[in-house]
Amino acid sequence: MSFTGQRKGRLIVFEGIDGTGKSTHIGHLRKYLEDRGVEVVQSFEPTRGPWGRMLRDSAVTGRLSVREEVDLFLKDRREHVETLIAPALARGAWVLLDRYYLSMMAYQGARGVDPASIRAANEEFAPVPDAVVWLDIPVSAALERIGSRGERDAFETEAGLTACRSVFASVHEPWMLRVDADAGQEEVARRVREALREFLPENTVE
Ligand SMILES: Nc1ncnc2c1ncn2[C@@H]1O[C@H](COP(=O)(O)OP(=O)(O)O)[C@@H](O)[C@H]1O
Ligand SMILES: Cc1cn([C@H]2C[C@H](O)[C@@H](COP(=O)(O)OP(=O)(O)O)O2)c(=O)[nH]c1=O
Repeated sequence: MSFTGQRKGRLIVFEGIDGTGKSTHIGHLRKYLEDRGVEVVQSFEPTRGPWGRMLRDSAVTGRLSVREEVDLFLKDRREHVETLIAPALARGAWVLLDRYYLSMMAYQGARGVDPASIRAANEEFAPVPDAVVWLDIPVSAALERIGSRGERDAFETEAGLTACRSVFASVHEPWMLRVDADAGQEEVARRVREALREFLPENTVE
């Protein structure tokens, strides 16, 4: 998989259903890169901007209609691209995202919106990732981890997460890197670095 080259920075996205370890492993990769002198900008979606906050609130107060979710996630992502992602990439930073438009394909796709049309709408303004690390574990294992983390929210139903996982599995692109995340944290962190080997500073994967 050759790196595009036109871009000074790198856009690395972590995806997967809730509880698969995205936040955990973004942290491991960020430290790994910063220890090697790489400028890292870490962010997540939905953001803490006005649209993102409305979406986060709905996870607790009850989900919005799928049209409202599509509208708000697109607004949140446009603002995120304009104010954070594009400037950081132009500066040559590595942007590590905890979720991006692949989650929209999965979660709003699970509610009946065609994932291909979601992808097309996003790629009109959102840069295609250089790599997506898809952390994959069985839904049952994810639900166990979510359970140990606290209350499930409105996005975290077994049927919904199963449908989401199948959308992630349907994305066949060279930059879509499936990582079996059903192992200990250190082993999963190594698998993530192995999957990103072609991007990481030369010969630095232990
Ligand atoms: N490899 C792992 N094995 C067991 N538990 C893990 C692993 N990675 C993360 N966890 C735990 O699972 C829970 C969800 O991790 P988190 O990084 O918040 O997932 P996500 O951001 O994908 O929802 C947390 O309690 C975390 O400590
Ligand atoms: C980015 C994105 C997230 N989501 C969902 C997935 C999550 O269940 C929910 C909240 O994101 P999440 O990463 O779970 O936030 P937190 O870790 O703080 O709970 O938003 C969508 O439905 N569409 C999207 O485009």
